[in-house]
Amino acid sequence: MSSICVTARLFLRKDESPLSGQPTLLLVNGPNLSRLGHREPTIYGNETLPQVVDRIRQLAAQQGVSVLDMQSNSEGALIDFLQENAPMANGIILNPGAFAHYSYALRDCLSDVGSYCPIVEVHISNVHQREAFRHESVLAAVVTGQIVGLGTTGYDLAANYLISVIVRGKSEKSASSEHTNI
Ligand SMILES: O=C1C[C@@](O)(C(=O)O)C[C@@H](O)[C@@H]1O
Repeated sequence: MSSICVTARLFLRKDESPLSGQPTLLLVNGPNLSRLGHREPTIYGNETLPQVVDRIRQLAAQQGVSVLDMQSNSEGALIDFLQENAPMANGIILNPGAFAHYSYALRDCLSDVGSYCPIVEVHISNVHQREAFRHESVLAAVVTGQIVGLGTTGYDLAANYLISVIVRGKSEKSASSEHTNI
């Protein structure tokens, strides 16, 4: 039974997400981000996580891209979600919360699933202006890029970057098929 699932996954094309039939971005938030809008608003702002997720979903939908979101306070649940969904995703927006600063397990996971699609690490606050323990991200070396300190707009910027990669990939694919047809 399990070998049937593995085989099916190997043959899934990324632009044929089993969930939506559209290219898909994962929007993943780690510990305490469920409290966005309520937690330390002078640092993280007033926008709630559902508001951020709705905005990113609408932004992506305008380009024919769907968004699969999840938030967890648990390291294992984040890793399980990424392992499960990255193979059919076209990009990952990840705010790892405090796991950025010490989770080698999450780093190993990203190093693995980064072979499927680009990953943008987002931090709402400017971690470099804060306590010393926040200055390092152990994930930095295995993600595609980071957006730090631009508030919740960082999620929009990450989505726009990943969507531009998807759109460029599509136009390169159609240009090369036109070329083949000549
Ligand atoms: O939970 C968070 C949020 C954060 O990732 C941010 O978005 O600024 C920064 C982390 O240091 C902190 O632990």
